[in-house]
Amino acid sequence: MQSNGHEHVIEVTDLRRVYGGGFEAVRGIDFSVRRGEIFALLGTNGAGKTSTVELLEGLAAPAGGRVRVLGHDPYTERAAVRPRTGVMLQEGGFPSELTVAETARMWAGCVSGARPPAEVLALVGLEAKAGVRVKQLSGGQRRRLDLALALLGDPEVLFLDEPSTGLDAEGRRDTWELVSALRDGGTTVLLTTHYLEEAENLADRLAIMHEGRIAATGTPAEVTAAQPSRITFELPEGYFVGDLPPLDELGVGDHEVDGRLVRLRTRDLQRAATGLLVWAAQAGVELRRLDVRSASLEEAFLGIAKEASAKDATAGPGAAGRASAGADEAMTNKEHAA
Ligand SMILES: Nc1ncnc2c1ncn2[C@@H]1O[C@H](COP(=O)(O)OP(=O)(O)OP(=O)(O)O)[C@@H](O)[C@H]1O
Repeated sequence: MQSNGHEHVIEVTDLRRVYGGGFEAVRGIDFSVRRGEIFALLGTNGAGKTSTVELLEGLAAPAGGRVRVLGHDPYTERAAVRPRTGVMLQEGGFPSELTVAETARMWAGCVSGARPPAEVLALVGLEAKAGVRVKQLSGGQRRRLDLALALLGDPEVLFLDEPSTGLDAEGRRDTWELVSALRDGGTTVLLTTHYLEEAENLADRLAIMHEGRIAATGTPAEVTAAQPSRITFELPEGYFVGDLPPLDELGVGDHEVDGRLVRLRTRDLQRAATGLLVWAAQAGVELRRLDVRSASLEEAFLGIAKEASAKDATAGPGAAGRASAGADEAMTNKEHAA
């Protein structure tokens, strides 16, 4: 569990998940999460994020590979892992006739050493809704109730499946603050998200999944640094691209010309920008609409998804078809809650 001085509380090795019918949703992934960090699993729709998180939560047995949470197998050693983890599923499935406070009390009854329900409701900003029936809550308020219930056992490891889906901008910010505060208090958080901004703001490290595999992993800065930066500008009147310094000498990988607008892509932003600006200064011309920027996580994400699809297409139907044998049987959310 120790590597480079870090304690890994989640370790995933060559993990596979296959559904009934032979569909391989998770195709051999590896990652680890250190104690006290927020790790985000990002991915396109159907990439395999939820399928992976469910294996970490011990809701199903892997078709292959290995998962360890706090040093235990979460499926076969559920009793050792479950009391130390908190789980916020995508669909909570609460009885809708109960009030918020009744729901929290009922849930607390299932958790050994639960925190006072009022305390967790206050943490997620639902104290004013304690007497309201669950069916009268908005979608965002239900997500907050989901989170409150996941916090009842004061977990060491928190699994959050799309924690801010359905929240408005303010609710999302509040959730980020709360999750950051939990991390600062020592909780390890693994979350899935569609929101790149969420991963950029919150995650210490992340993995981008695509069609059952991890296409990129690292800190948000490492993942974006691996993608080319962009320089855009308008060619000065009377100049052509051929008048610029040789683009390969500027470290420009490729370029596009759209009317007078030029877009350069480079993995060496400083060299390209300096070369271009020195050229403009020496030529005595102004580069209108000049825009110099590093790749955002969104660009990295789109680039990685595109690259991964292209690789699958060239690898042929065997690679793209995600069928295999040995399907698992996952517990339903209700079984999990019991
Ligand atoms: N019970 C199931 N039986 C068969 N296939 C399933 C089952 N659950 C999920 N899948 C398939 O497995 C793949 C991965 O699904 P999963 O829900 O893990 O993706 P995800 O990355 O969480 O997607 P999203 O972002 O849309 O929630 C999808 O193609 C999905 O259709």
